This record gives sequence, structure tokens and C-alpha cells, in this order.
Amino acid sequence: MKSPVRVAITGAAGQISYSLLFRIAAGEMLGPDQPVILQMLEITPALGALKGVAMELDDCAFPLLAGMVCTDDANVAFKDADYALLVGARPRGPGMERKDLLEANAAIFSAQGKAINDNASKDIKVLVVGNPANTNALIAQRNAPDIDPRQFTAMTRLDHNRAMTQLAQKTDKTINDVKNLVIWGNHSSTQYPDIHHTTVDGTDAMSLIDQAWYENDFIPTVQQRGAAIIDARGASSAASAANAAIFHMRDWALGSAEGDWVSMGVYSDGSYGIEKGLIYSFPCVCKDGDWSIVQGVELNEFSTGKMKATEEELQQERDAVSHLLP
Ligand SMILES: NC(=O)c1ccc[n+]([C@@H]2O[C@H](COP(=O)([O-])OP(=O)(O)OC[C@H]3O[C@@H](n4cnc5c(N)ncnc54)[C@H](O)[C@@H]3O)[C@@H](O)[C@H]2O)c1
Ligand SMILES: O=C(O)C[C@H](O)C(=O)O
Repeated sequence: MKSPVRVAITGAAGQISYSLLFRIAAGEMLGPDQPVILQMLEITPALGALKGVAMELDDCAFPLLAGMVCTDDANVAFKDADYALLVGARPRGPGMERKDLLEANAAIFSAQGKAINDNASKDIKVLVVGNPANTNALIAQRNAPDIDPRQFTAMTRLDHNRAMTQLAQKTDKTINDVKNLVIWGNHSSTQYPDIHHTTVDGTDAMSLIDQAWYENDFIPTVQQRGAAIIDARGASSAASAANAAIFHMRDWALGSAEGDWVSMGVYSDGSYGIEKGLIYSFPCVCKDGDWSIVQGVELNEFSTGKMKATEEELQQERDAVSHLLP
């Protein structure tokens, strides 16, 4: 058995975490030979509910669960953490846009960035799930000056998974047939799901669908899927969000599938002309515990226009929280 690693999860008594924690403890994120210590953070009024979650984790008798910490102190939750999943934030309700959450949630991520900087392992891998995820990741990253900015990422894997399924269903194939799809930009309704380089069972995806379906059906469906779930369920996506978080972290830690791409919100190095320093979703591959942006993807005018629009939204979000960016 390997020695245990420390996984910090914020918002641990919330609905996403209720799907997430049990799968992490079962080994689905870091592998069946990797014991974990779960360091769970909540706000003080939710500590009672968090205790109930911890009791259920105990009752699962997971062989890989090597310990648990339940706390309302971020310094305790991030102490020596090797991984952090920042889920805790207010979710969007019906009729709200993600940017409505910006002010409400931004303060959480500056405080948590500082706590990560002061307490966590310097090699920590951070995934931000709480919305607006890209800008929250930027805030946390900028408040953690002693940690490599590449270690702060935002979740667009749910969008990636949604897009794969839409395309598989349209072409009467399975998601196993879909390769090299990309979500560019922000985890928001400006995101750009790009299938110009995607293959379905080895065939160029664009040759299997028509441009009108792509522009008027596929792209808006993927962009608006979060809102559609909220309308249908009366609550934002939870099990699918937890699943995407597991996939994102698993691939980053253990490597992504050979010959395929994953979408990750990562620190822009200026690739594809995207402003350096934004947390922007790119096509990535993961190997040896690290991610890299896939280079050389050819872009037509349609794609560059959409990529620019979502970049501009991220620049506006950043400017709106400039007071929290040291
Ligand atoms: N990136 C994505 O694809 C994606 C997908 C779905 C949901 N989300 C976002 O994830 C977040 C969580 O969603 P949820 O449905 O689990 O919400 P939820 O309200 O069920 O749970 C959030 C939890 O966070 C806790 N919390 C609030 N402030 C905190 C703080 N400062 N420290 C620690 N915990 C804190 C709350 O007490 C609550 O228990 C929301 O922002 C939602 O919009 C993102
Ligand atoms: O859309 C939301 O607010 C929830 C979440 O980000 C989602 O994409 O399901």
C-alpha cells in the first residue's frame, strides 16, 4: 500500500460533495491502491450536516479511507493537502447567470487561496468547481504567490462530457467513439464547444453533421445545459459535476487516455493568442502528474471569433474582481 495522501474538499456538506466524497474514498479518483485522508471544510452552521456525512463515510468501511478531518477552519482543511477540490460556494438558482455569483463567491476564494498558500503542500493540485469557476480559480491562484500558478485549474470537464454525449447521440454512436473534442474558454454560456478536430468512430465529426445543427442546436445546448438542469431539477447539477471533478483530477494525477484530449481550465501561457494569466479552458493532455496544452490545433474564423468572445468575458470577470487580485 502507498502512504496516504491528503485531499481537501470545501463545501463538503453540499450536494456535489455528497456524490464526490464517497467516490474519492472508494478510489475512483486516485486509484485503487492510493489511501486518502479527506480534509473537509464547511461553514460553521453546516458542521452538523458535515458530521452526518462523515458518519456515513465511516459506515461505508472504505479500505482506502485512512482518515477524516471535519473543520470550519481553512488553515486546518488545507494543512499539508496534496489535492484540493474547491466546491464550496453558493450555486446558481433559476434565472441567475453565473456572473451574478461573482461578488458573492469571490471573497471565499481569496481567503482560500491564502490558506492554501500558507498551509498546503507546495505541489498541491487544485481544482475549482464552485462558480464562476474560472475566475474563482484565478482569484485563488493570485492569492497563493508561493505556489506555481499552473497548479490551479478550473472545471470544464462537465461541459466536455456533455458535448461528447450530444455528439454521440446525434451520430448514433457511443461516447467511446468520440475523440479530440475541445471546450474553449469559460465555464459559462460563452464557452465554445469545438468539434472541428473531433472524430466519431474514426470519421471527421463535421462531415457527419450539418453546420446548422452545429451552430443552432449543439453549441447552445452545451452552453445552456447547466441552466437546463437547474430548470428541470430545481437545483444545479450535482452527480454529473462530481463525476467530472473525479475525471479531471484522475486524469491530471494518473494521465489522460492516449490519443485523446481533455478540456481543462488552466493558466494561459499565451497559447492561441489567449491572454497570458487567464484561467481559460484549452485542449489538454496529462502525463506524469502534469498537464500540457495541445499545440497546433488549426482554427478557422468561426472558431477564433468564439474563442475571443469567451476570452473577453473572462477579462471582464477578472476586471470586476480586481480588488481581490494582488
Ligand atoms: N464547474 C462546474 O461544472 C460546476 C457544475 C455544477 C455546479 N458547480 C458549482 O459548484 C458549487 C457547489 O454546488 P453545490 O450544488 O454542491 O452547492 P450546495 O449549496 O449544495 O453546496 C455548497 C456548500 O458549500 C458550503 N460553503 C459555502 N461557503 C463556504 C466556504 N466559505 N467554505 C466552505 N464551504 C462553504 C455551503 O455551506 C454548502 O454546504 C456552486 O458554485 C455551483 O454553481 C460548478
Ligand atoms: O450552470 C450552473 O450554474 C451549474 C453548473 O455550472 C453546471 O454547468 O451545471
